[in-house]
Amino acid sequence: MPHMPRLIQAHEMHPLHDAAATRRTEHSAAAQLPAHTLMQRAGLAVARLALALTPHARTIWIACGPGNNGGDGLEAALHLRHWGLNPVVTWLGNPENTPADAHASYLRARDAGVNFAEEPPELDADDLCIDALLGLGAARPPQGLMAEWLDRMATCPSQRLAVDLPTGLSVDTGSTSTPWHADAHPPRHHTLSLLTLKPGLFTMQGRDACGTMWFDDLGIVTAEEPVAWLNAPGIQATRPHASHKGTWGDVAVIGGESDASRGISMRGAALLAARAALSSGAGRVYVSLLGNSDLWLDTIAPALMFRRFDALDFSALTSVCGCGGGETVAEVLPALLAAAPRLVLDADALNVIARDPKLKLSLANRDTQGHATVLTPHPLEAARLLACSAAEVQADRLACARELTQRFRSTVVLKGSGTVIAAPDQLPNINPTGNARLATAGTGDVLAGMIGARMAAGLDAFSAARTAVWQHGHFADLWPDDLPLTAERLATPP
Ligand SMILES: NC(=O)C1=CN([C@@H]2O[C@H](COP(=O)(O)OP(=O)(O)OC[C@H]3O[C@@H](n4cnc5c(N)ncnc54)[C@H](OP(=O)(O)O)[C@@H]3O)[C@@H](O)[C@H]2O)[C@@H](O)CC1
Ligand SMILES: Nc1ncnc2c1ncn2[C@@H]1O[C@H](COP(=O)(O)OP(=O)(O)O)[C@@H](O)[C@H]1O
Ligand SMILES: [K+]
Repeated sequence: MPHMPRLIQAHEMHPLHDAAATRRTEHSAAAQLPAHTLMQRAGLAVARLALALTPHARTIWIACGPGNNGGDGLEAALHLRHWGLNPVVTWLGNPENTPADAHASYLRARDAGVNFAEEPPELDADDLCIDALLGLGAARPPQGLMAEWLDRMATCPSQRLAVDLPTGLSVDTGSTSTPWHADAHPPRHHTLSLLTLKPGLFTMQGRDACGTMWFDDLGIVTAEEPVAWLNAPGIQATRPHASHKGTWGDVAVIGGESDASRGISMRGAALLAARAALSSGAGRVYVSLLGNSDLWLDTIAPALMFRRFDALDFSALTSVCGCGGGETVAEVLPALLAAAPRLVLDADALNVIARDPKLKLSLANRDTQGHATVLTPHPLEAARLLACSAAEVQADRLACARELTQRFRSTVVLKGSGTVIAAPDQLPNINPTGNARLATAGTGDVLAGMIGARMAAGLDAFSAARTAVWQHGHFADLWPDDLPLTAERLATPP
């Protein structure tokens, strides 16, 4: 039965369970197994991973909390001690007042001669500290000694391994009560999730807090329904030789407002989306610039065709609307919402809809007319659509994406670290690819074009959104360190 925890990679789809489902899994498994089995498996998994991460550690500091998360740490200490390493435990519990499982592990660790210390040891770069302070039972922000130890772990030179979850992180939302110090070199901190993978490990502050993700199901197959899936690349369709540009569909990007009288031009946003649609394999890409633009050629991408909006037959196209849309986008939205069979709405298109109840209704009705829609809000745009604050959106990204999906009967891509992709009657996906190098102007326009190209090629809205978001983040993950990531480079990746 003992095995090594698995490294979680971005190429695999995984079910994600919330804290309540994980607790139910734990209780039903514990009821069928001899007492203390799960914690013994958890402690062994932690110890194996610790040894694999730092085989040359001179000291392994295990900071243990008062509950069962601390029990996992005590159990790990016992194994590390047996294997000849030097675990030093600091424990916030006491033998008289500890849950039964943790108490059993305390006795085993004590009897094995584990070193219990009052003060954390000094650590160097080859060493390891293990955060076994709080897991699913965290009830309030850490204070006092616990907060001091967390701070010490965040700033010491050693690697760090969090047991089950980084202390203070909400596994349902990815919010955290603890200021996580992001490491200069992210692989230096790790999290070993137990029994299930949870959504908050992958979105909001989850990725910064967790570092490299590992998973051990402790030999238990949960019967619980997931609340979401970790997004995966999807299957890349091969292109039949006997295909032509018409096979791959047409995209029209409508946006990029210019207003010479105000000295404003946002043409770049539309060009980025259009170039990205072209690079993503769309058969033909049209650009319809709003306002008084006199641009009729993109010299970087001369294959783009420029058309006035009234010259587009958008009933035959996939429309991507909003990128740099400005206020003028309000003039084209009623027609697009009423008749475009496949529509991606970004940026200003979303802002204009958020202010206009008639457009909101028209958007919500598209589903019943058999029209496919993808909304790609960043958190502030999502907040405008939901009439709340961006902080409220970020406090529960999964719930907000689900809410937008229900209100507007559309596929929703809630952008940011751990992008959430939700669609009516589907479990949402949380995307594991991408990084903060994408936090630069125009990368969202590129994503909108990538989604549009996939819809034009025949993918349903949800699949188009999931695969485009994954690929967009993957480009950023593979980006060479010495090459600045800019939206124009991302739009036409090598
Ligand atoms: N049982 C099993 O078989 C298995 C269990 N597993 C492991 O157990 C973990 C869940 O254990 P758990 O339920 O005991 O919760 P845990 O996260 O240790 O914290 C609760 C304790 O902390 C306290 N406390 C709370 N907040 C605090 C704060 N800010 N500052 C200070 N204290 C605070 C709270 O006391 P309170 O003061 O709130 O009464 C309570 O004493 C799970 O994540 C996994 O690691 C796995 O091994 C699978 C098998
Ligand atoms: N820290 C981050 N980690 C991962 N992805 C990010 C991060 N910051 C931004 N992104 C991604 O970059 C894109 C930015 O889009 P958006 O906010 O619409 O910018 P713009 O309007 O300038 O194009 C989105 O796909 C978003 O998910
Ligand atoms: K922990």
